[in-house]
Amino acid sequence: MALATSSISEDSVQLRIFKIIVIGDSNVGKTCLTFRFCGGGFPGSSEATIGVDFREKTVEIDGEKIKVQVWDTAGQERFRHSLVEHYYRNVHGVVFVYDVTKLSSFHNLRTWLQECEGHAVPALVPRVLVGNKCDLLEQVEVPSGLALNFAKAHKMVLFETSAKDPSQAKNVEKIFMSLACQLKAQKSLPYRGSNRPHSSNERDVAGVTKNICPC
Ligand SMILES: Nc1nc2c(ncn2[C@@H]2O[C@H](COP(=O)(O)OP(=O)(O)OP(=O)(O)O)[C@@H](O)[C@H]2O)c(=O)[nH]1
Ligand SMILES: [Mg+2]
Repeated sequence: MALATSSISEDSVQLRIFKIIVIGDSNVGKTCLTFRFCGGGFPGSSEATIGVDFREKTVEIDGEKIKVQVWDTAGQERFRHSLVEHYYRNVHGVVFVYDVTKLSSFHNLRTWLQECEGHAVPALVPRVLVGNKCDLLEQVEVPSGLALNFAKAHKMVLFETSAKDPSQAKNVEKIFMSLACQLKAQKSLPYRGSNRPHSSNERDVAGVTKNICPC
């Protein structure tokens, strides 16, 4: 997997950048989820995204600072322009989002999966499935069991959460941190810098990393 990690200096330390894209139907809450993760808040009003918005957050995993770069893409076909190619280039992780109160957004996940496969995203690139707007309890249309089966069939972890409910902020954080931890654990990401920080990852005899990530 060609994981070209670009690096960026932050107080003269080169940080690895993990590029994570967020895709799904319009109005499922992609922008609000990325806002909650990167900024900690819920935007009062959010317009439909045009093209793609970038947000970044530096996180620390096992003593290494990593810059998580979130590409918040447009769900509306007319706002996607020809950028789609760009979203998927050198992507390190994919977050598929649906709205638990809108069954069609769940059924459309197939289309988003096809688009992702169509851009030759390597199978090794970790993916997660997010059911958003769980705060709207009376309006849920997508049963957890259905979502769990779908997630299992596509080797994804399912997160059912709410970008709006502040008590769910930790859960939203876990979505992106679980991807970042998987990426860090993948040996294929070249480590920059000679003094590799102490990693709490153990290697068993086969060299497979047992990731004991703090996530
Ligand atoms: N109740 C509730 N509303 C939410 C939640 N997340 C987002 N919303 C609302 O859903 C609407 C759409 O949210 P966005 O984040 O703009 O949706 P999007 O997926 O980015 O849409 P596009 O940019 O068009 O692709 C807004 O009115 C948000 O306030 C949530 O967790 N709960
Ligand atoms: Mg948006």
